[in-house]
Amino acid sequence: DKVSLVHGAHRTGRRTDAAMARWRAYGLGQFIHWGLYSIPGGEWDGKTYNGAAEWIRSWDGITKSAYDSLIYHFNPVKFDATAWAAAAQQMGAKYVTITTKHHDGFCLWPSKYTSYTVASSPYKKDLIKPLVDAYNKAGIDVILYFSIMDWSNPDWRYDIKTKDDSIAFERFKKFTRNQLLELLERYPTTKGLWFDGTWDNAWVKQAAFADELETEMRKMRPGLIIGSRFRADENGKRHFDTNGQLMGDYEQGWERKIPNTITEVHGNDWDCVMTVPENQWGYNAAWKGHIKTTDELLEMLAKCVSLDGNFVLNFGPKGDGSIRKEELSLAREIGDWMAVNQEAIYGCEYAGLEPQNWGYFTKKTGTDKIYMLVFNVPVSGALRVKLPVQTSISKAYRLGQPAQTFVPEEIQASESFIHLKTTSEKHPFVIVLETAKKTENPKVKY
Ligand SMILES: C[C@@H]1N[C@@H](c2cn(-c3ccccc3)nn2)[C@H](O)[C@@H]1O
Repeated sequence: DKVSLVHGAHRTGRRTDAAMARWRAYGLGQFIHWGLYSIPGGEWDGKTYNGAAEWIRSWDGITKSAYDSLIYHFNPVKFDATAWAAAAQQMGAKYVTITTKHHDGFCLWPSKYTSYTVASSPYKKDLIKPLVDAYNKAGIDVILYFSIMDWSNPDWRYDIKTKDDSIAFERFKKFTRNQLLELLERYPTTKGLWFDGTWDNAWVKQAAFADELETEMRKMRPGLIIGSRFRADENGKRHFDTNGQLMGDYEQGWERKIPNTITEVHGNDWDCVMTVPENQWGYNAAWKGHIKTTDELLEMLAKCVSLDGNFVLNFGPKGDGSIRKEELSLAREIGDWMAVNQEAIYGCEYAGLEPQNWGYFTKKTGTDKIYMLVFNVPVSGALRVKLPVQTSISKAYRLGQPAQTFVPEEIQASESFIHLKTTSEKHPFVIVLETAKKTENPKVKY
C-alpha cells in the first residue's frame, strides 16, 4: 500500500500531451559533451589517465587551479554549429542533448550568475545559441544538459553537515535556480532539460525546493520535458519515489546500458545515453578499449526502440571545436542506414511480440505495421515470427526494396517463417510486415 508523499511523483503513467508524443517518436538522438575538459582530452602533463575525460578535474595529480585555468585557453576557432547540425541531420538524429554546464561548472553560455563561463574565455561568445539555432534550422530539437553538481562554485556541497554548510547551500540553491531560469529565458525553443550530478546528499535532501523549482520551470515552459534524474522525494528516493512511481516524464537510469525485456521499463518512457568507447563522454584523445562499431550501435538503437526507448549517441568534440573523424564516420554510416530504414525507427514502439533471436520487432505507432530489424541471420535463413492470435501477414517485403517480397510459411496458428533468399547479408536490414486482424469466419446464416 502507498505512503502519502508531498514531493513524490505528481503523475502516474505516461504523459499523454503532444510535446511528449513528439519526444516519444524521436527514436534517435545525439548527445554532445563539450567544455574545458575537451582541451586536455584525458591527458595531463604527458600522462594518459583511464577515467572518463570529463571528470579529469577530480583526478589525483591534477591541481584544481591548473584545470580551472583552462578557461584562458578555451578558444574553439574550428567550432561550426551548422556543420555539427548537418552531421547530426545526416545521421538521422531527431534531437540533441548538449552540455550547457558539466560537473566542472564551466558554462557554455554567458551566464549572469558566475564568471566561470565562455564570456571569460578568449572565445567570449555564447556557444549555446548558435547550436540551438543551427540544430533547430536542421529540424532537430534541442534538450539542454545541466549538471546540478558544480565543482567551481564555492557554495556547492557534497553534504550538509554544519550550519555553515546549510547557509552556503542556500546560496547554491538560489544560484542553481537563477541559472536554470536564465537558460529557459535565453533558449525558448528548447524542449527539455537533461539533469545530471544529482546524486549527492546535499541535493537529495532538497526535495521541497527541487519540487517547487520543477513546478516553476514547467509553468515557465509548458510542455517542458524533465527526466527522472532531477529530483528526489522527501525520503531521498531517486528516479522512482517511495511508492515506486517514476519521478519526472521519462526514466533516465539507462546510462551506458539497455534494458533486455519490456518488463524492465515498467511501461514508462525512457532514453538510453551511450558512449562510443566504454566510458568516455568528453573528448578523449586515447580512446583506449573497445570502440563500438556502426553495426553495434545500430543494434543498440534497434533494441531501444523495440522496447519503447530513445537511443542517444554521444559525441565529444575537441577543445578546438572540431569533431574527430572516427565520430564523423560513425555518424555518416548510421545515417546511410537510417536513410533506408528510418521508417522502422521514427514514430515506432514496442510491438508486443515474442522476441526472436534474429533481431528486434518495432511497430509504427497507431498502426498494425510491424518491422523486423534483422541483425543475426540464422544459418537456416528462416526468421520465426509469432503474431497475436487472429492476426495474419498480408504483405511482407524488404524495407527500401518493396519488390523483394516474402511469402510467409505458416507453420502453425499465428506462427510463421519468413524464408530469406540469402543468408549472406553483410549489414542489418529490415523486413516490413503488413498485418491484419483475421476477420471472423462468417457464420452460415441460412
Ligand atoms: C551522462 C554522463 N553522466 C556523467 C557521470 C555520472 N557518473 C557517476 C558515476 C558513478 C556514480 C555517480 C555518478 N559518472 N559519469 C558523465 O560524466 C556523463 O555526463
